[in-house]
Amino acid sequence: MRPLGNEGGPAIEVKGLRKLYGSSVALHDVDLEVHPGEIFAVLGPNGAGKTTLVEILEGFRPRDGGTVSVLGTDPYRAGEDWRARIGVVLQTTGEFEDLNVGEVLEHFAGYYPDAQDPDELIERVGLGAKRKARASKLSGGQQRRLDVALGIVGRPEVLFLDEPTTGFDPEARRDFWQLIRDLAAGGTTIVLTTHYLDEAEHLADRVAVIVGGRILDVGVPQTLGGRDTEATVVRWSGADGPQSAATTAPTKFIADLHARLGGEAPGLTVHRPSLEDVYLTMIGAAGASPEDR
Ligand SMILES: Nc1ncnc2c1ncn2[C@@H]1O[C@H](COP(=O)(O)OP(=O)(O)OP(=O)(O)O)[C@@H](O)[C@H]1O
Repeated sequence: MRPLGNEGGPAIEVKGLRKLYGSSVALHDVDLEVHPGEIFAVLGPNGAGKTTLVEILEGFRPRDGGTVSVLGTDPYRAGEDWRARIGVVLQTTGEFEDLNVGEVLEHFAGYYPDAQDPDELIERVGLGAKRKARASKLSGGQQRRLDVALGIVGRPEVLFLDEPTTGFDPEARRDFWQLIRDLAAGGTTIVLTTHYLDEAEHLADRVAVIVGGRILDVGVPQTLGGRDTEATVVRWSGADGPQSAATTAPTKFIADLHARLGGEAPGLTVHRPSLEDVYLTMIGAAGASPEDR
């Protein structure tokens, strides 16, 4: 890895970030830090401000207040050297005219001082069989893989991914998650937006939930929104039909149940709140409308 421009400090630091579109406030005094090598997911309903936030971090949109530093530099005033250290995978796929997959990657590799080998990268993103295929003729999921390859061809120190696995089949998603974990293990800082709660849960070291332009909570997926202290629901079939109980001490509850029943509880299930459960509770409490979730 090349040295970080912000040696020893956070890869990304945002303080009091404010963004207006006309008179409407899209981001209200947002504060956050992302550490080098961290996988950081931004979750939120439609229109929450995720893309606005990420595009400000990428240097594509100006802000109306606050400070933003990515690799020690203000993205909106950054030059080409900084941009070569950043990778971006947008929601929309680029236009590649008549070029095939290999040619597209070779072309983009030429923009970077220390690009990855295009052939190796094609294998890495699972497009080996499509090297000679026209980029414009790829399936939706295959185009997304090409987008990811283009985002990482320059060996970015910070990689931004906007809903990266939309259109992926389940196996492709698992492969992609592994690729992202490998990049993070190699020191790349990853910021991704996603609507898939399982993706955030499997992949992210930390998650920020944003609603109406405000950060509601930031934390590890296992404890976000007090998830680790919320009640667990135990269900079983009793003599009088289905039974359920909410408990913060499920192990003791089940031991007591076993003693009380004198054996196995038929149909026993134990449900801890999932990331999706706490997320929906959080954004519901924040007033997001159901169709936006
Ligand atoms: N260029 C723009 N001009 C005016 N308003 C905008 C513009 N871009 C976004 N907005 C508004 O800002 C708010 C945040 O939009 P943003 O695209 O950042 O949300 P998002 O969380 O990325 O949503 P989604 O999940 O739907 O992609 C929305 O109310 C949106 O209508």
